[in-house]
Formats: sequence, structure tokens, C-alpha cells
Amino acid sequence: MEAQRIVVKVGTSTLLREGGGVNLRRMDGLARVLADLKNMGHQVILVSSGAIGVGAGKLGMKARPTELRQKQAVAAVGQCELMHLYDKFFAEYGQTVAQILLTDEDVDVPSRAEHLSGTFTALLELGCIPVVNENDSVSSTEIETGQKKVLGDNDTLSAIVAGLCGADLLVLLSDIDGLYDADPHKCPGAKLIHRVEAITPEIEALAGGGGTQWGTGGMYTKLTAARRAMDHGIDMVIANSEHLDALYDIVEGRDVGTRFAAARRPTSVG
Ligand SMILES: Nc1ncnc2c1ncn2[C@@H]1O[C@H](COP(=O)(O)OP(=O)(O)O)[C@@H](O)[C@H]1O
Ligand SMILES: N[C@@H](CCC(=O)OP(=O)(O)O)C(=O)O
Repeated sequence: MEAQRIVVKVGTSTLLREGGGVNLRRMDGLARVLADLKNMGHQVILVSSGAIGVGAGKLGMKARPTELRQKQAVAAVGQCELMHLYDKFFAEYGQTVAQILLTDEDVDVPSRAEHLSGTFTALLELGCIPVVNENDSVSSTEIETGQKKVLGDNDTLSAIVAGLCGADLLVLLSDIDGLYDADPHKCPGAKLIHRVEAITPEIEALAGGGGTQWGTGGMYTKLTAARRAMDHGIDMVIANSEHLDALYDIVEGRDVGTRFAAARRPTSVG
């Protein structure tokens, strides 16, 4: 199989247990599969949410804080803990991680975006796994609702990163198998949609908000991400983070979750 450049995004609901503690087993499994994909010759970029959730857990809070300055402070604690855990788990599997924290301006201003793209390329050439998040402690774009600019959320951020890096594939790992014809947490009989070829108003109408107290964007932001990825000619897949081995199948193009199939495909790495 041809080597691919793959961006994988994990949401807060994937990283945290219901009580707010970190799901260490999940993080370990994620590091193992991503390290293995890299050993297979693929290049991997991880976009990880969880700074606020992990920070809240570490500080003994029972729910996400609501006040902006508190969220920004909690994110500073959580981001540190997140990277500590990623560093530890990826090191177990022989990989080096690199932290990239972004604000709107970094992807919006062309000269900065160009530098950023160069940094990603250099990190991948050095054999690292970049771990990306919004710089929540200095940027309030994402965590302050109603004031969204370019980034807005990590689903969108992952699609921007995928475009910036010329990725072949974007995978959003969530707490759900993919896009359903209604929110399964509200409509138990909802049916999974396996393939989407265009984000039509009918598709948009299916999307609801987040499912847990920890997740933020729900399906809305995932569809925004899908549109951006498809505009760049990049396929996007939404899949359940409970079955991390499915990542192998996704990379091989097998039917898992919901695939948003782009009309044009960029050329592969190497
Ligand atoms: N049509 C839909 N299909 C699937 N999930 C949906 C849909 N509409 C809303 N959702 C909700 O979106 C949630 C996933 O988004 P979110 O909670 O933000 O997770 P993450 O932290 O992974 O980004 C699901 O748990 C589900 O409740
Ligand atoms: N940047 C924030 C995550 C925001 C976000 O998009 O969260 P999610 O919906 O769980 O992917 C954080 O690290 O807490």
C-alpha cells in the first residue's frame, strides 16, 4: 500500500471517562496504533482536544468550567498533562511527539501559514508525530462560544491542518460510529450513513450538537470539517474511537464509519 499522510483528530469524549478521569487505556491504544501506522511508512499528525477536560479532571472539577478565564487557566494545566501522557505513551512505542499549539492568526495570515506548513513538513521529515491543539490559554476563539473566527473548534482545526499539510486522509475519532440520520443519543433507531459525497442542506439538517458534557461541537463541526477537507480533495472519515484497530481498515480505504468522499484526491507521500 502507498504511504499516506494522515491527520487523526480525537475529541474530548474519546479521552475522558464519564467521571472526568483520563481514559488511559484508550490513549495507550491510540498511541500504539498510530505508532504502528508510522512504522508501516505512513506519516501521522494527531490533533487532540482534551486540554480543558483533562485540566478540569486534574483540578478535581466535576464539569467543564464555564467562565472564559477559568477555561483558559484550566486548559494550561490540561495541555501540560495531555502532552506528558502522549509523550509517555508514544515513547513506549518508540515515537517522538512534538507539540503545536495554534491560534487563528497562525492559519489565517498567509506568511504564518506558510511557516507553519514548513514546520509540519520538517517535523514529519524528522520522523516526529506532531500533536496539535488550539492554544486555548491565549486564544479565546474556540472556547468562547459565539465568537468563532477561522478555527472555532478542533474538528475544523483538523481539517485546516490537513489542508495545510497536504494530507491524504483525515480521520475524526469520536464517541459515535459516524454520521447517523439523527442523533442516536436522542433517537435510538437512527441509522448509520456509510458514505457522503457532498455536504447538502439535507445532510446538514441531520447534525445535532455534542453528546456528552465533555464534547463540544457535536456533528455540526464535523460536517464543517468534512466540507473543508473535501474542498481540499481530502477524504474524511468519522469513526468510533472504541475500535482503534479500525484505523488500519480506514487507511486501506475499507468501509468503516462514515466516509466523506472527496471528488479529487491529492497525490500520496513518497
Ligand atoms: N446525526 C448525528 N449522528 C451522529 N452523532 C450525532 C448526530 N447529531 C448529533 N450527534 C452527537 O454528536 C456527538 C459527537 O460529537 P462530540 O460530543 O462533540 O464529540 P467529540 O468530543 O468526539 O468531538 C455524538 O455523541 C452524538 O450525540
Ligand atoms: N481545544 C479544546 C477542545 C475543543 C474541542 O473542539 O473539543 P472536542 O469537541 O472535544 O473536539 C481543548 O483542548 O479542550
